[in-house]
Amino acid sequence: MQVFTYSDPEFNPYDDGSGETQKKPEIDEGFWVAPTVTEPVNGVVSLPGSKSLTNRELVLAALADSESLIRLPLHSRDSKLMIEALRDVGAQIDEVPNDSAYGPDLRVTPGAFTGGSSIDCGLAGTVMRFMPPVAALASGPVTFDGDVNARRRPMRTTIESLRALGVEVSDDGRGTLPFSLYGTGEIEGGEIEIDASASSQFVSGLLLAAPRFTRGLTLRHTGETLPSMPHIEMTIDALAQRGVAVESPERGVWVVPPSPILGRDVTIEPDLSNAAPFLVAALVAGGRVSVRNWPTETTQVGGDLEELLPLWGATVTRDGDRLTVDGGVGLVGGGSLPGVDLDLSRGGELAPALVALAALAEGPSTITGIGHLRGHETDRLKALADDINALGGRVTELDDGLHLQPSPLHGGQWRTFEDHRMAHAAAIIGLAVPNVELDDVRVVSKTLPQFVELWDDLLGRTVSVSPADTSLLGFL
Ligand SMILES: O=C(O)C1=C[C@@H](OP(=O)(O)O)[C@@H](O)[C@H](O)C1
Ligand SMILES: C=C(OP(=O)(O)O)C(=O)O
Repeated sequence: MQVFTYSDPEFNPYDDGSGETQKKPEIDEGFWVAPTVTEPVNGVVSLPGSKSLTNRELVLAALADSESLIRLPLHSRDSKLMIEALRDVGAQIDEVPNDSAYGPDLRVTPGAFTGGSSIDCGLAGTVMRFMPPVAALASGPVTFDGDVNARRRPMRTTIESLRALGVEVSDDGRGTLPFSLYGTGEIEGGEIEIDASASSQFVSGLLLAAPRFTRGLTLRHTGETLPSMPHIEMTIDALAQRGVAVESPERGVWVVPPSPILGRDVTIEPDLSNAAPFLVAALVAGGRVSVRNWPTETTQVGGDLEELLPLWGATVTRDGDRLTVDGGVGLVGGGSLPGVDLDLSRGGELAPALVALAALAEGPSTITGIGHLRGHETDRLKALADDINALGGRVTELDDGLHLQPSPLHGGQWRTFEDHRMAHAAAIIGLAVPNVELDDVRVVSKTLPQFVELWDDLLGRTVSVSPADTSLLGFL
């Protein structure tokens, strides 16, 4: 079988920077057969920090007027790329020891932004869309590039919005990475229009840097659709916590005043989108799965899982800081999953895990509002349809989503296409379908390097967490 190698050979997903060696799952060149279960699962999972919150706080801390401490940040490929990018333009970022099993806190000391650097975006949408407006504030040129798959992700709106703000950008006209920009040390700002229908990150990237524009920014979205609204609300909330009051006088318009961005001591919530495969496991295997430190209120779209999973029959409860999904007997225990009709435009990030669930359902499902997933880590609509169909599924691509007809699945090869959430989807299907073979599970290092260990522990396959690390996982 063909093995896709991880695109950044320097990056070790099992080195969280804490200096402590973490246990490495038995993965040979990334090949992994997703474990199948015969018994219900019963587990409590502690997840590392949110990618979206970590990378927003890193950017805002670098733009702030004083030092920030970011507690319990995510340590993964995407956050590492953001840290390196911010260091490249002049921020100082130091590790501060803590007692987390998932790596140190981060102290960010803002510095004068200088150019002359070249930023590796990897495959991180947050780096490729948040960093250019930041780098445009530097005095000097900055170039941007990334993985092979990153060079097909939409970037035209970032490039054109910077030009509209008076920043010189040179590119090859394809509207993708690579490109270079030439900052003069300041951006005047004012009013611009953009089409953010391909990604909410175009809006977030501009809003994050806009308080530092001389006149602030009035941003108007002109496209017909706008995906991932909760991620824009997360950006506005993160700015508010740092003293910047963004107003939205009408839907699709945001006004950011010129304003200092305050330094802050902030604790990052666990990544609730990465909670999806673990919580979904209760519906497939049966049993109960809890996630620790679930926030009472959140801007993360993973918070929607509380309302979404009952559509498949789950009972979701909160007990203190835990959110628990009870899947009853589960599919494996003789139950069944209903088909659903779902508009997921708010939470495209949740789509791969929920499509995996829909692929196991006894009724047809239609999941829409996710056409922009074609510009994610891979064309996720095609990847999900192709992979599920290769296992015997009957998935049809729609313009803005997927239609799934019920069909018995069998084992076979599953290509991950460098996409962490394709690995999560395969793991979910593999719970009920023996011999789902992933070409490269190491793609999980993008946002959750410990995925395989946590998955194995939840299923009771291995006890790979040492007694000192009991914060990682406990059984009910
Ligand atoms: O701003 C963010 O942190 C994100 C926004 C969303 O992007 P899109 O709007 O491109 O889907 C989401 O899918 C991505 O995983 C993270
Ligand atoms: C789309 C995603 O990531 P990115 O931040 O690279 O856009 C994702 O994590 O599902």
